[in-house]
Amino acid sequence: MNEAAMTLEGWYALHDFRSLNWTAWTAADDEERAVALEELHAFMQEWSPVEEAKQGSSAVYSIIGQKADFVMMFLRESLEDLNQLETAFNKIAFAQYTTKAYSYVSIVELSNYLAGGSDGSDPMQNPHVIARLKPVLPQAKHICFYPMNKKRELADNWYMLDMDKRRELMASHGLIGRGYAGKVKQIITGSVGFDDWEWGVTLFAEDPLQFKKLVYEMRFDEVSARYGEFGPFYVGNLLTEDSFEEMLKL
Ligand code: VOV
Repeated sequence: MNEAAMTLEGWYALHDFRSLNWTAWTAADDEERAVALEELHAFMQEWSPVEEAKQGSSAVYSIIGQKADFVMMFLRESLEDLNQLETAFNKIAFAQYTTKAYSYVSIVELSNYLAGGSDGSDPMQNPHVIARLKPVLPQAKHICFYPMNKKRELADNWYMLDMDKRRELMASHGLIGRGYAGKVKQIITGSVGFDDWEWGVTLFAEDPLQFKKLVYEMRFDEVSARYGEFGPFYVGNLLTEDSFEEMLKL
């Protein structure tokens, strides 16, 4: 049997995509809309104390195109916490004006491909590792999310490659990624056993064109060119409480 990569896990992740029911929203009267917005604000205001207590991080982005209208991305300590958030949202009045579009359940993951030899120290005591496993979402202007797999076809089976080969391929992947330092921040979440694909890729950038540049450049890299399989892409713009309300204004 081949050697599995060692992985470290951090916060659990829920990407909760919703669409707006504009027919219901425009048909509601001013008071009903005011109550819905008030409850939406109250829901969002619960996020910052969680972040200050270092128990999670949250963000909301509008989604361009017809796949969804917005996504709430939550990082939390447990699946129970994520479930509670999802249910709490469903209970607020604003949720009645939304429909479920897509969701993705995963966990922030780091693999040991490029970690170097173990010096015997516990990586979970390393503040750099912890900062990557429990990241504060950057509130960058744009988000790009897509799920992906590594292929398991006869000729191109990632899981049949030996560790050294996978390490070599991941080194090339990392090198391309490093060229985008300061332009794109990536959060890789593992979802084997949790959702329909093997990883969620969440990218953040101030300039959305950098998503296209990075993903395109990686398409030519062997890990992606030969072994990558990709799901639907979602791209969006940062929403604050104010800009969310602005988006909903009639
Ligand atoms: C923004 C840039 C960027 C950078 C710097 C970067 C670096 C790295 C490093 C160093 C490592 C390995 C160690 C670890 O950290 O886990 C990874 C790991 C991974 N990546 Fe990556 N990646 C980036 C970006 C980046 C993108 C854009 C994609 C999507 C691929 C594409 O073609 O659309 C991706 C995917 C992944 C995945 C699925 C994994 C896990 C693979 C596995 O088999 O376990 N990644 N990645």
